[in-house]
Amino acid sequence: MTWEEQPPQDTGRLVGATAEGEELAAEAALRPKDLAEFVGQPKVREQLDLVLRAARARGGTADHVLLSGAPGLGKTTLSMIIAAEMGAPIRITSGPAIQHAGDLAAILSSLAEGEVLFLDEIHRMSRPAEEMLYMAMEDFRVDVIVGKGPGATAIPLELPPFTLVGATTRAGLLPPPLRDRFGFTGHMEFYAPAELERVIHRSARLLDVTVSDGGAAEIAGRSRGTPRIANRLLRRVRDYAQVRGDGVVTEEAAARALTVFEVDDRGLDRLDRSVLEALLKLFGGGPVGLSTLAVAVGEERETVEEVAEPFLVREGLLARTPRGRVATPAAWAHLGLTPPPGTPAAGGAQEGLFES
Ligand SMILES: Nc1ncnc2c1ncn2[C@@H]1O[C@H](COP(=O)(O)OP(=O)(O)OP(=O)(O)O)[C@@H](O)[C@H]1O
Repeated sequence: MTWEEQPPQDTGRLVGATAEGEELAAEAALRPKDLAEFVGQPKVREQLDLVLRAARARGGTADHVLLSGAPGLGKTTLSMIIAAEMGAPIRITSGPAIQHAGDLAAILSSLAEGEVLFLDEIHRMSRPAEEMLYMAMEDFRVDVIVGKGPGATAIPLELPPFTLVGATTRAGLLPPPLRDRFGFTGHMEFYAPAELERVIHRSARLLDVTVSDGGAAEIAGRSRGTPRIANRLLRRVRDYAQVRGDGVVTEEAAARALTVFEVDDRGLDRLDRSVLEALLKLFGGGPVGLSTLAVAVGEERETVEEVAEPFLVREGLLARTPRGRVATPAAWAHLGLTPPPGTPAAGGAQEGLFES
């Protein structure tokens, strides 16, 4: 994907993985400040700890770091931790904000020595900027082009050593020359429920909310493996407990609150459930084409495909097959329905459909 193409947004959903506007301010208050406070991701944490300790011992700047993983898993937070651990300032920007090489040159030339430059959505940077970045990362130098046409000249500009932290949801989309210039790549995984419970307990302390272990587990189970969603659900459950209870987030309060907000016990919201319900109730579990399914739920094709389906596929509730979308046996079980005899989910006629 290039910087011109906008992916369909999932903002506005309680279980959406992206955040914007006021929520970002609420998130800032909950960010862990150092590696020790950062929950989960044991591999990335250990590897980064080594990279940063070694850089500190050498008295130099840390190697460039690439962080890949789904939105809301803590890439921005980790970049801030890298800066804090190195005792360096941080500058935050994103691929789509850098449309021209000149935009990047302006940022790079104003960096302080050792500064961390966080480039979110690095896969959406423009081509000319990307090429400028290659040289900046490798030689700490950029060529600034002055003038146009045959009279244009390249003026070399020395840069102070800096650490680039690039974040991407899709490491596979990065051109190999860019990927190869990172000294370290950390792959962020979805969080296990027990890790999310720790995130929730930590956030609850910071928000001054009392949460029982059962309450944390109830929220964690509905948070789709994502700390951002866990924190957002915690805030809504806190509201419920405050208005309809005694302010304490118990298991029961969390379950009731999230039923009110239409997030089910597996983290599916209204959109996810309507896609599944249409697939099961209108099309007998499929196979059905994406366009037909989208019309049936009154959504755009892209919304169904890119906003609802990834989580349903990840959860093993829906499969994309060459013949169309198919509900798995787990989808029938989740909605409390029985697959009609002879359907793929009942192990019938079209066996083998899930293997494609
Ligand atoms: N490991 C963690 N421990 C505690 N809180 C976390 C952790 N990871 C993320 N969070 C919290 O989740 C929220 C979102 O994290 P962050 O902004 O770092 O995600 P991101 O991966 O950069 O998302 P995006 O790709 O949308 O920029 C923040 O409030 C942050 O404090």
